[in-house]
Formats: sequence, C-alpha cells, structure tokens
Amino acid sequence: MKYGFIGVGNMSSAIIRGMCAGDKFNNEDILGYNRTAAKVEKLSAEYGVTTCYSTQELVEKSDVIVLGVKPQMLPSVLPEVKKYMKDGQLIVSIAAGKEISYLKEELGENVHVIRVMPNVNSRVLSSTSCYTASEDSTEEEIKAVEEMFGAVGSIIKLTEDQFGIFSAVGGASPAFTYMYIDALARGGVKAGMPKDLALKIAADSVMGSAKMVLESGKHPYALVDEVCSPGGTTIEGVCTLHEKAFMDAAEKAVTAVIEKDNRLK
Ligand SMILES: NC(=O)C1=CN([C@@H]2O[C@H](COP(=O)(O)OP(=O)(O)OC[C@H]3O[C@@H](n4cnc5c(N)ncnc54)[C@H](OP(=O)(O)O)[C@@H]3O)[C@@H](O)[C@H]2O)C=CC1
Ligand SMILES: O=C(O)[C@@H]1CCC=N1
Repeated sequence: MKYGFIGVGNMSSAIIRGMCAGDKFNNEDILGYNRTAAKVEKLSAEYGVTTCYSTQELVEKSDVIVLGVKPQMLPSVLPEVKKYMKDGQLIVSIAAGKEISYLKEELGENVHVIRVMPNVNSRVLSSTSCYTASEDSTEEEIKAVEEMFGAVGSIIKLTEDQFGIFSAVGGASPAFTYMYIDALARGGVKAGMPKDLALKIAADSVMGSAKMVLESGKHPYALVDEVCSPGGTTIEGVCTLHEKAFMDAAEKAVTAVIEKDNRLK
C-alpha cells in the first residue's frame, strides 16, 4: 500500500515522522508532494520516504491520497487531484472544517473519502485522532486508515457532526497545552530555576496528570481537591487561577476554535 501526502507541512510531516518511527510501514511506500519541494526532500534524506515533484506524480503513484494542505488551498488542489485519480484510490482528508459532502462534490460522488482529524503529537506516536468515512467506504479502506493513524497514536470513529468539536478538543488543544507547559516553566524560571529543567518538570507533570484523569476514574475537580492541602500552598495557586479566569479562558478558546471550524465549511 502506497500512502501519498499532498502538502507536507507541520501536520503531514508529523504523521510521516511518526509512521517512519514505527515498524509498520516501508518508508519508501510513503510519498510526499509539497509546493516547496525542500520540505519533502528533507524527509526523504532523513527517512527514505519518496519525494514526488507534482500532484500528478503523487496521485499516479499512491493508493491512499492524504490531503495535507490547508482548507483554503483545497479549491485549487482538488481539480488537479481529480484529473489524475483512478478507480480504487482512497482520499483521506485531514483538513479542518471541510466536510465529506464538499470533497465528494469536488472530486466526484463515486470517490471514497475518509475524513481524519489528527494532532501534531503524531510525531511522537501520541496523536489523538478521529475519523468518519463516506458511506461507500469499504472495510479495507477503514482498516487502512485505522492502521495508518493507529500507528501514530489513538484513533476513534466519530460522526461528522462532532468533527468540529473534536478539532478543538483533540486537534487544536495541544497548542493550548504547550502554552500551559511553557507558562508553568516560566513561573519556575521567575523563581530561579533554569528553563530547560523547569520545562522538563512541567511537561512530565502534565503527562502524569493526564494519566491520572484517564486512569483514576475521578472527576478532575476531585483530583484538584486532593492536591490542595488545607491551609497549604496549592490552594493559593488554584484561587489565583480562578481569579484570573483560567477555566473560563480555556473554555472560550475551545468555543473560538469550533466557531472558526464552522466558518470553514
Ligand atoms: N497543524 C496541526 O496541528 C493540524 C492540522 N490539521 C490540518 O492539516 C492541514 C495542514 O495544516 P498544517 O500542516 O498545519 O499547515 P502547513 O501550512 O504547515 O502545511 C501545509 C503545506 O501545504 C503545502 N501546500 C500548499 N499548497 C500546496 C499545493 N498546491 N500543492 C502541494 N502542497 C501545497 C505548503 O507548502 P509550502 O511549504 O510551499 O507553503 C505547506 O507545506 C490543514 O488542513 C489543517 O486543518 C489537522 C489537525 C491538526
Ligand atoms: O489550526 C488549524 O487549523 C488546525 C486544525 C486543528 C489543529 N490545527
């Protein structure tokens, strides 16, 4: 099976790096075409993936074609893809906002399409992804996508009406978490700790806290209470976060992402 990526930017290269890090794929069976060829050439040099120099070359050589360009680029990319597609090829779109109905309208109603929303943690085999498949998708096609994204993290099936929400809570939220980790470390630096050490401690603590939420079965706020010793130190920080509307800001950030996702339709 040949996996071809059109648009090898931040997201596709994270998936490719993740796919190459495991042992499930032959690296040369992963193909990439990017407007700026140097991005794919770098991955070819690092991992031995195959560089293509046109949409035509990529489409002709691939079984699974991953649309990795920004949603705004799809109107110019899809006609090119359509021109060179043949029966039996599968389209995988990772574009935010753009629905299966739009992709089928542009590529042809008989084209099989699976939408996936991954995140950049694919690069370290820790993506949180979801997919929804067009009704005509075959079991083999769904299996291929589950294997591809399962190899770079977790993947769940979701109805398309939930995609925008997933895009915020699963796709965009790593950015918020990276900001939070940096902010924690910055606080440590302010108090005198070297930044690299503070970052490592903050990131490790976030990873452990996520594990705790997933594995303890407890409500996150019950866990907050467990950390706050009466009259202790943590409660001072928790009250400060409340005062600065931390929860409200995070919730509004998710809503803002969903609203933008809806505007891309
Ligand atoms: N970043 C993320 O965390 C996530 C992104 N996504 C989705 O992934 C997609 C890509 O996003 P992202 O990787 O962040 O964006 P990037 O801008 O990093 O990547 C897009 C790539 O597409 C290339 N490109 C643009 N036009 C063409 C074209 N006509 N032919 C070939 N290549 C082209 C660009 O090339 P050039 O180098 O020339 O600019 C660029 O490398 C989006 O649809 C986004 O919604 C989904 C989930 C998470
Ligand atoms: O910022 C974006 O548009 C993409 C979609 C979800 C995460 N990143």
